Order: sequence, then structure tokens, then C-alpha cells
Amino acid sequence: MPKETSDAIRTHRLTKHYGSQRVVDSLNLRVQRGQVYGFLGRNGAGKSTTIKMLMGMVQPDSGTAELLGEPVAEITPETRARIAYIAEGHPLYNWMTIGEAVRFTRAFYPLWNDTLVEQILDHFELPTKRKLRRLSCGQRAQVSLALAVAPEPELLILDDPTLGLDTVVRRDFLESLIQIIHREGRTILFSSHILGDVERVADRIGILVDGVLRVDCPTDQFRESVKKLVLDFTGPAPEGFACPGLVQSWNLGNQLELVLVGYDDLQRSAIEALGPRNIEVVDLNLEEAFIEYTRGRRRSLPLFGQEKRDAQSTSDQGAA
Ligand SMILES: Nc1ncnc2c1ncn2[C@@H]1O[C@H](COP(=O)(O)OP(=O)(O)OP(=O)(O)O)[C@@H](O)[C@H]1O
Repeated sequence: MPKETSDAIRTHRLTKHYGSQRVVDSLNLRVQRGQVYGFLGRNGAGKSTTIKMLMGMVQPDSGTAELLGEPVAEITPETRARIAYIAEGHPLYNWMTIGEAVRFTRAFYPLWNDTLVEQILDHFELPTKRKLRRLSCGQRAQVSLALAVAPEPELLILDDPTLGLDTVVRRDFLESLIQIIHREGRTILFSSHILGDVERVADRIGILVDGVLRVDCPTDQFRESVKKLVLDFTGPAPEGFACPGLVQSWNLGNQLELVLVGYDDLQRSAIEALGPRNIEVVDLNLEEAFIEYTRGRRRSLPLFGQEKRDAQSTSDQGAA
């Protein structure tokens, strides 16, 4: 029996190596039921490997993962049927028609919403007689979406679902996703490189940097907490400035550019003590915040938004 938990996804110290490279490093991920979680990171950060471990397709070296309260390694067919997964690149059986793929997939699920499939195929103008191999990348994504949501899953896990789609198709795809999200209690974890899309749909984001979950917090909180500061000096800008929460700094002659997380009074005093002529605080959108946070220096990045959850997960374990 799955245990009752408010988490749809929960991992504890999940770790995976390929050769000597630790691609996922002690990952403690928690996605609460009903949440839409944007799973972010630069190329090779470990997103797909994590998702494959969640789906039981890659064995972790250590650590555990649970979906809907059941350990991934022992997941029952009943629980598996409540979870949908769309793999990167939308792999489908190419020799089938769309209609055949629908009938084939339907056989695996106790619950299947024919009306929803018809609505999605209609909406995207996809004829059921069309062979899958004749579909464009965007159309394959649309078929994958229809097949994934038809069993009315409680949890959707999508690996870069909008990769290769043009802007209009992407919008459409996401609008459909949002409609599905609005159905009660659905949880979605999706990885993406399109930060504008993530900003529109994700309540919470996690950012992996070299396999380490460096950011885990509400989307707005991350965006609002990362600030760029431009300091003007009358003479050459000082070298070697450091303070808690400093992510990047660039010395540009008479100017010093700083990127900080959690800009607060303590940081402001440290910066004012440098004696700049002017301080400009620049707000960033999610994409700019992500770029500033993840480029350059990596291992020493300040962790963001995790302390509370780690403390909570420790106390949960204590209570268990
Ligand atoms: N089967 C494998 N064998 C060896 N190395 C692998 C394998 N799969 C992934 N890797 C390596 O693990 C690291 C993480 O890869 P992963 O695909 O999880 O990253 P990602 O965050 O999904 O990247 P992207 O955004 O480019 O899809 C990369 O360095 C990759 O080369």
C-alpha cells in the first residue's frame, strides 16, 4: 500500500555516477501534490538522469526515490498507471497510425479519457489515420501529450517536452498543459530550457548545477531574490569584494558589477562601505536570473531556498 504523503515526488540523497563523473549528487527533491515544478539546469546538469531514475529506467548508485508514496524500485502497476511520463524527443512506435497508438496505449491503463484524447487531437488537427513516422517534431509532441494525459494521471513527468517546437506550437502545447494542470490535484515536474515558459507555468523551480540541487524555491522568490548591482566609482573599482550571497562579480574599470542572491541590509552595508558614487539595483526576469546564477563559477554557488526544506525533511525522517 502506498503511504499517505503530501509529496508526489520525494528523493533522498539520490546519487548517480557515470564513470568517475558524479552526475547526480545527493539529491533531496520534494515536489508536493498539486505543484508544477520546473526542473532546470544547463546542458549536462543531470536533469534527464534524475528523471530516468524517477521512472526506474536508470538505477541509482545510492539514495532512494518515491513517487506517490511508493519506492520507485517497488512501484505497483496500479500506482504506475497513475503516473505519466513523456521522454525527451517523444519516442513513439513509428509504424503505427495515431489511432493505433491510441488503442495500443489505452490497453495498458484501467482509466482512459477518450473525450480528452479526441479534444487534444482535434485541437491540434491531427487525423487518427496519419502514420506517426509522417509527423513533424511538434506533432509528435502533441500526440505524446494526448497519450500521456488520457489515463488522467495524478503525476506527469515531462523531460524537455517543448524541445524543438516552434513558438506557436510551444504556446499551444503549454496552454493544453495548463488546462490539464487546472484539473484538481495534478502534479507536474517538467524540465526545460525555455525560461519564459517556466516562468508562466511553474509554481516552484529547482536548479541543478553539476548534479547538485542549488536552488529549490517558489519561482517568484528566486526571480525576485537575484539582483544585479552596478556600482560606479570615481576612480578604479576595488578588487576582491566578497560578501555572503555573492554569485558573480566583474570589475570593469570604474564600474563593479555584482550578482547577489537575497539582497539584504547586510549586503547593502558591505557594498556601501566600498564608497561607490552610485549604486544601481537591476531587477531580473527568470531567464536573466538563471543565466546570472548559473554561468561562470559553479561549485561555490550559494545554495538557495533549501535550508528550510532540508530541516523539514530531517524532522520528517525523525518522526517516521
Ligand atoms: N548513459 C550515459 N553514459 C555515460 N554518461 C552519461 C549517460 N547519460 C548521461 N551521461 C552524462 O551525464 C551528464 C548528465 O546528463 P543528463 O542527460 O542527465 O543532463 P541534462 O541536464 O538532462 O542535459 P540536457 O539539458 O543537455 O538534456 C552528462 O555529462 C552526460 O554526458
